[in-house]
Amino acid sequence: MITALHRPLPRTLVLVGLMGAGKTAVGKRVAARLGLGFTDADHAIEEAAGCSIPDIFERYGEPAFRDLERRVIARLMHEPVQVLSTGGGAFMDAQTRATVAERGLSLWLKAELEVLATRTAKRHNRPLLRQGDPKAVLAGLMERRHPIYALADLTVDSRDGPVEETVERVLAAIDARLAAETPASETDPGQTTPDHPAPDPLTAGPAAPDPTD
Ligand SMILES: Nc1ncnc2c1ncn2[C@@H]1O[C@H](COP(=O)(O)OP(=O)(O)O)[C@@H](O)[C@H]1O
Ligand SMILES: O=C(O)C1=C[C@@H](OP(=O)(O)O)[C@@H](O)[C@H](O)C1
Ligand SMILES: [Mg+2]
Repeated sequence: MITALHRPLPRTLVLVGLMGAGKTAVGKRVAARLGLGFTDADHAIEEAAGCSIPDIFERYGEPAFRDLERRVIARLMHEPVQVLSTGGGAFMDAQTRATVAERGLSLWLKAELEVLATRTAKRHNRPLLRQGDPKAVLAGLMERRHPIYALADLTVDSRDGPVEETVERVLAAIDARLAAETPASETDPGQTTPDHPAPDPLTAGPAAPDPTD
């Protein structure tokens, strides 16, 4: 069991992957293990919109949801280091990928179709899975999205079995990555600059436009 990382997580951990991969469940537990804050982007989007994800899709349509999703994630990526679980479509947005590449450490939770279908069948809060046979929808998304998820910094299998086992694999993957990354202070002892410079006050903040407008 991983009890401590080689060094503190220097950037926000961003979990990506298909619906049912376990981003929300695993992210929450990884954050607790690391003593970090946790945000589920979908939850933040619901708060910003004042209604549920299915309601956003129904009332305003998917493009409006994606727009809000992009802006909410941009804002969250300017918060202190935390664990951020995204919704399955978030990483498909080029702007979001650029922000995450610049300010975060991305991790693809990868699961097989059967596993995703079984896990997502338990709840009916995912509008995309109501647009046809859920397994066929997931198979189509898998084909389109897997090449993009593969751009993430790290990939971890989310297999059938206890959630804690996936959590352990995630922690091991992060730790191996951090151990391999040479801290800036070791290459340049005089350097005091953090991994990410403070945002330019003229352009940064408030980090993103008000997601409720
Ligand atoms: N080994 C596992 N790893 C991750 N999640 C799992 C695992 N086994 C079961 N689950 C369950 O799968 C369900 C879907 O996970 P969720 O976190 O909502 O996925 P996502 O946010 O990626 O759509 C949750 O109820 C979670 O507890
Ligand atoms: O894959 C997607 O496009 C979506 C995934 C959902 O989140 P989860 O991946 O957490 O289920 C949620 O953001 C929305 O229903 C759309
Ligand atoms: Mg989720």
